[in-house]
Amino acid sequence: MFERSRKGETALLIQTHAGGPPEADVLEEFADLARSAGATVAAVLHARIDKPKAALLIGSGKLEEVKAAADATGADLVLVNHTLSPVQERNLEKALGRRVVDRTGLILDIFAQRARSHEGKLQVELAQLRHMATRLVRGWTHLERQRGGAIGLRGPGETQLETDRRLLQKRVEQLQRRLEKVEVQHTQMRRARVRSELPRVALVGYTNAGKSTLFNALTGAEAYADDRLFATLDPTVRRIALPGGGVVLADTVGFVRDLPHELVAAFRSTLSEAREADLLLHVIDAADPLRDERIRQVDAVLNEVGAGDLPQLLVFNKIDRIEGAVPRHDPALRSATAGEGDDASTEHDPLAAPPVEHHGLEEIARERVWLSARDGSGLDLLRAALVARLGLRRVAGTIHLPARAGRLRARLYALEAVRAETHDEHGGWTIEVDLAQADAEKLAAGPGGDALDALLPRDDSDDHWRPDRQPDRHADPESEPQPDQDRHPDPGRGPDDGTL
Ligand SMILES: Nc1nc2c(ncn2[C@@H]2O[C@H](COP(=O)(O)OP(=O)(O)OP(=O)(O)O)[C@@H](O)[C@H]2O)c(=O)[nH]1
Ligand SMILES: [Mg+2]
Repeated sequence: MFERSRKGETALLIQTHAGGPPEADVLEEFADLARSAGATVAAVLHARIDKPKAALLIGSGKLEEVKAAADATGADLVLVNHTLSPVQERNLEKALGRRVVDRTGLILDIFAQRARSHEGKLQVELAQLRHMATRLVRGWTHLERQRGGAIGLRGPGETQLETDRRLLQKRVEQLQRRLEKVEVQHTQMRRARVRSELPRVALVGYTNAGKSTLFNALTGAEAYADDRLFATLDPTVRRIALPGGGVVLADTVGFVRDLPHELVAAFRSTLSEAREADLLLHVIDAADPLRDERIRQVDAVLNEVGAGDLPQLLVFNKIDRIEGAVPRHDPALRSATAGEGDDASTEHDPLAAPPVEHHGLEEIARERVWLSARDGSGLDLLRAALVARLGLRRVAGTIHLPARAGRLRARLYALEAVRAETHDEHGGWTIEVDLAQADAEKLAAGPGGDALDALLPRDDSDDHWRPDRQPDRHADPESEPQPDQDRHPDPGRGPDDGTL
């Protein structure tokens, strides 16, 4: 019922624009979406729309033109890059004698084709049903108005609509219940992972930016990478080892501009990996002439799905496509004049940093790494930036283990942390070690672990590996600060706040 555009179909594209010349990039992306859905683009027609017509969107002259072009090219379906009301869609289908799909329908179709996980499939079906439900409801009220509510005119059509709505509603509720179950399971799994205390990093970015290619380059895995939009839909998660310890890396679905609202919910689920990350790697196609706009669009979607406040590291990928580009690391600039002077001189320079962003009074240029995921150049810079950003540290020094600490010693060997070792006269050891601070902390918390205490920094707050972590994320009642113990007055509180 849902896969409306199937492989091998030819499509006539209608690109609408209001005044001014049509925007080439908007059309190009629409054509990409059509191809990603499996359709072949037979022809493109431009339609200028000053005042959308309620019944058909386009005027009658344009409609004739579209019909002629559709007949001439033998197009199976007509794709309209504009939101269509249910009535418009139906009327256009009737007038053109072919299926008509708008941008939301097209994206939903791609999602339906790509979803692999149980949760992803449920989410997409739910989004499609909701999309359909608004249509049925609106179509129905429309009919009701036409009849003027006259008694005795209640025909079989209306009964059918009511039946459809009831069935639809039932299916929506069933899907919601199933999704809730799946979500509970996932939350439990994520909690278990949170307890494993590895920092979490998620790859996000515009579709086709190269996230999966970078994921593969960093993990040695083979996530599906392809030159089409939404190649990845379900998140893929792998553990990677960095010099300062392990990190959990997640590949996620790509974004597009103006995400249909029916899909934001589906994105929320596929993006739960991103929302719970400690750091987002925002991957950008550096050779894309529209990349600054794309960065803003991705930020907008991140905000919408509740991941707007997470710390980001920008990855400018595909530098092999920019002449003269070399791998580079630009640290974050955080000042009232960050990036000043760059703007005018580097307007069209693909190697230039993106314009500074404004956050309140502060202007921030985010930390950036320039690399090529395809040929691997610059990956070392990214790894180093990750280590620094996540505060992954190593600790080294000499420790003394008593004879009974054989297990701890074995674990140190397993971690390849032992550099040198001598026996002492009581059957114990003096060991020179070098290991990830996170590992040292874990061992120090275990049996006999106090032997490692001397290696660990005293001031926890300075050296913790999650410097950007917000205290209320992964909120766990057990880790809430205990009231009345060690309570400090909150400097942010006003004097008239009587809650202290
Ligand atoms: N020249 C060049 N091409 C790249 C690079 N990285 C990725 N690509 C290509 O860009 C296309 C998209 O790559 P993917 O890794 O699938 O992109 P993605 O961001 O995961 O895309 P979605 O999953 O659709 O959101 C593929 O054809 C890749 O081969 C790069 O560093 N240089
Ligand atoms: Mg991908």
